[in-house]
Amino acid sequence: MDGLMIDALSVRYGDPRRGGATTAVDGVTLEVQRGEVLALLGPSGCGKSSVLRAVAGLEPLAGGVVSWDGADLAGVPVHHRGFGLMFQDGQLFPHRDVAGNVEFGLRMARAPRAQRRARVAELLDVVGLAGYGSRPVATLSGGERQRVALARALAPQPRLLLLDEPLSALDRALRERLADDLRSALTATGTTALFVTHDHDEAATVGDRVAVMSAGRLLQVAAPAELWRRPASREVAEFLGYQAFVDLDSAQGAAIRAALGGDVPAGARVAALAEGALVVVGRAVDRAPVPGLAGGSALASGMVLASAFRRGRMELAVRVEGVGRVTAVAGAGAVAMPGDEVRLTVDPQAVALL
Ligand SMILES: Nc1ncnc2c1ncn2[C@@H]1O[C@H](COP(=O)(O)OP(=O)(O)OP(=O)(O)O)[C@@H](O)[C@H]1O
Repeated sequence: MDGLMIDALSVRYGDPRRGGATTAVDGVTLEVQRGEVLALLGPSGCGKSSVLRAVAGLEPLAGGVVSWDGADLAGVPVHHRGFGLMFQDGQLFPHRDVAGNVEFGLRMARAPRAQRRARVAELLDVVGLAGYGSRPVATLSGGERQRVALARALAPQPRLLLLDEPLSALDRALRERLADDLRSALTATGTTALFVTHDHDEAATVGDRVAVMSAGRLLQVAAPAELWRRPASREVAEFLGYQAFVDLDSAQGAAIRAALGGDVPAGARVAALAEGALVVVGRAVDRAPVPGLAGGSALASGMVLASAFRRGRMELAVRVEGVGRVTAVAGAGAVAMPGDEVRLTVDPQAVALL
């Protein structure tokens, strides 16, 4: 097998003889093919960093095997694994300029000066900082610092790059842009990477596949589109942000079945609704037909609790009988105020079946 293989990995902290052992990672099996970017996604404390640290050689294994290209890494020290590391706080060398930071690993490897220069220029270009080489790092913004940290981690061409929440210290808009840029930098350099994050959007943006972890265990590994379309369990769906779950045998479930048409696989019992899966088509008192729906009838009705304008669209918190409180979006031309009884239809694209 080419690349990284993590087989039945367990990591424990504390001394069991003193009665205080925590199992942080419990039998995780995972592979990262050469050239692949795998995002490891899960809530805080689920053991993501422990997996990463065990792969890096920073944490002893309580069980299992970590191997590269089929060779067991047990006994191979951190600095002989050929892996790069990047953390939330890029930890740049404050007394070196940007180029001095980026070329650090190449200096350690005694690469000749001309080669170092060329590689630094190439990587600054990859991370969108062409021409920044002589800037003192103290003058950089938080986002620029993380770009430099990324260039520095990529410079020695690590056979595997381990990234632990590299964007989580940045504000939201910057994080979204940097997630795109991180993905481009990793693919442009053909870097094999294991990327740890608690943010599902970030995982889907950066990873070729996403591995979902909870309480030390692996729940599902799939490409982003597949993961969102077919979450393996309610737990995975909840973590991906699905906010309401409807029994397909209930009255509301029957309406959802109808909206999905023939796309309901045998055995599906529950519909998971993403934010915006329910679309407000009008107030209950205005009995206008619903555009695009056979017969023009709405699927459900609910009471608007609150409304807010987010990301360019009107979002309404609606309480729906048998479903609960959901975030619905206002369909074209629909106007609704808190307290209004509204009619709703389903956006099949935002429904997953469990
Ligand atoms: N050095 C340690 N000593 C004792 N317990 C630890 C240690 N490091 C981590 N843990 C515990 O192991 C569990 C997993 O921690 P880990 O840092 O791997 O999770 P995580 O998913 O990366 O979380 P976060 O996103 O908050 O960093 C947690 O319960 C944590 O408290």
